[in-house]
Amino acid sequence: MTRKLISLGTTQNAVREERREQALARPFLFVVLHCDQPALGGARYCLSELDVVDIGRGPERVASRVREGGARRLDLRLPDGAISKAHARLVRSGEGWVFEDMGSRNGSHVNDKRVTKAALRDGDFIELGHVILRYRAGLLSSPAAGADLDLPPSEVGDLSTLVPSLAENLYALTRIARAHIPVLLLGESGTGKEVLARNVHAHSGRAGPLVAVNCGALTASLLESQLFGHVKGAFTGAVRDEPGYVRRADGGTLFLDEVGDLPLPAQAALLRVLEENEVAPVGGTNPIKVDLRVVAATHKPLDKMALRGELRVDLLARLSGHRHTLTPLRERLEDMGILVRDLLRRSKVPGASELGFTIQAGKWLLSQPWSLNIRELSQVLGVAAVLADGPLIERAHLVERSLGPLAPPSEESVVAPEPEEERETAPDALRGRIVALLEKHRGNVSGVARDMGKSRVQIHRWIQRFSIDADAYRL
Ligand SMILES: Nc1ncnc2c1ncn2[C@@H]1O[C@H](COP(=O)(O)OP(=O)(O)OP(=O)(O)O)[C@@H](O)[C@H]1O
Repeated sequence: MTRKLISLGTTQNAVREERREQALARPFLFVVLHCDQPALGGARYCLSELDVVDIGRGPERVASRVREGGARRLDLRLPDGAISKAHARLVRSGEGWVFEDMGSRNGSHVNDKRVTKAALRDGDFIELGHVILRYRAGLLSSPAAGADLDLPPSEVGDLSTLVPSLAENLYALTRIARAHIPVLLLGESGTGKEVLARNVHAHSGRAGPLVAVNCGALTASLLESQLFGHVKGAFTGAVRDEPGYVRRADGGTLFLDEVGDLPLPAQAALLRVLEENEVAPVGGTNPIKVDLRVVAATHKPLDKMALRGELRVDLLARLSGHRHTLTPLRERLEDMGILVRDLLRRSKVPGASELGFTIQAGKWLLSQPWSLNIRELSQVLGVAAVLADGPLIERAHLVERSLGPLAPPSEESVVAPEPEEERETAPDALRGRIVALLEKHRGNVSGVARDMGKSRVQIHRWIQRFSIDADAYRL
């Protein structure tokens, strides 16, 4: 991680320099996905200091900037047998860019349409051979963080991104990680908040462990004992001393996952610990000092919850030392290639890391709403890796999983609004009922829907809202 960020030119001094400069919107060309060789990762090229980009076949992905007769040219070579030696060209035209096919053998497509020439618009996907590129007309970045970047497989990790503004935010987070400042991670379900929390801990240099607390699972009756521990004999069943989450995280990081689900009594108890840095185990006589670093995460709108009185304002203030918002996958499609590469590499399916995609499968990946974000992508790829019966994942192997809000409405997704009684059911009770039925039906959503007399879409909606991992109940 550090190595990659340093390669962006962000040393301490450079960062100070950058801050002084105004972040500007700059045009970029991204190599998003080598469909048949996703292991090649991706790359980005800043177009702001260029007049022409020539794209053609080469033995490996290499970009060189040259100046010819006053024109500033980027020569981009891509290792793909279906790309011609001189395949296509991007030419600056006023503030914008125009795409031209150079008489290539296999032709070029922009947004799925075969073209010989096309004025590019922000977000256009360009398909050359098996490679999908993307043009972005203006992404905010400081000059150093927006420099060209090639992310080969060896450099791809949890925190890798080709999007300049995301890289800058992540770099800020890794520096914050080393300080004692509490970190609040916000973002939709499945965007990688827990992954990031673990990275914050890893970068913190703190010797103690990371202890994760699922705040939604804290039970009112056992709250104090779960958080602060108890001494032997404190209550029936307390057969030995237990340190509790907070003391276990002493010297390390306390990760409060789903902090938006923290019951009010737990909020008060936790606030005391954060203010006083000591805990009193149940049944104990003396408070015990703790050295904590707190990282909290949620997909819920904490500020609104605080306004509604569902979250203590003083606790929110304590947790919000540094806020980092994770970007939904649909807003960082430029990273599809590096994410896919990373997820296939980590997959437990034998041979998954060697798999590629047909161009149709690659285009499908880039056309989905991904409302459940990287988690959904990971699940889709996991199934596809099993179904693939050759070196390439085909479109038919990619099975849509979520019924996300951005998905085109299907007959089943047109559901009636929640009836009044449903909205008034205590969320905890509703969540508990769904979890119990998922257990009963071993993760089968249709079974849950039948028992509750609801549509499957409604159950999926609740599963999403309550961040229930339905897969965990499947056998
Ligand atoms: N940058 C990444 N690269 C590869 N895999 C990732 C990345 N970020 C997240 N994942 C994977 O996506 C899945 C979801 O990640 P994670 O649990 O961290 O999300 P989350 O935002 O905490 O979700 P929730 O809000 O539902 O708890 C996990 O399987 C994780 O391994």
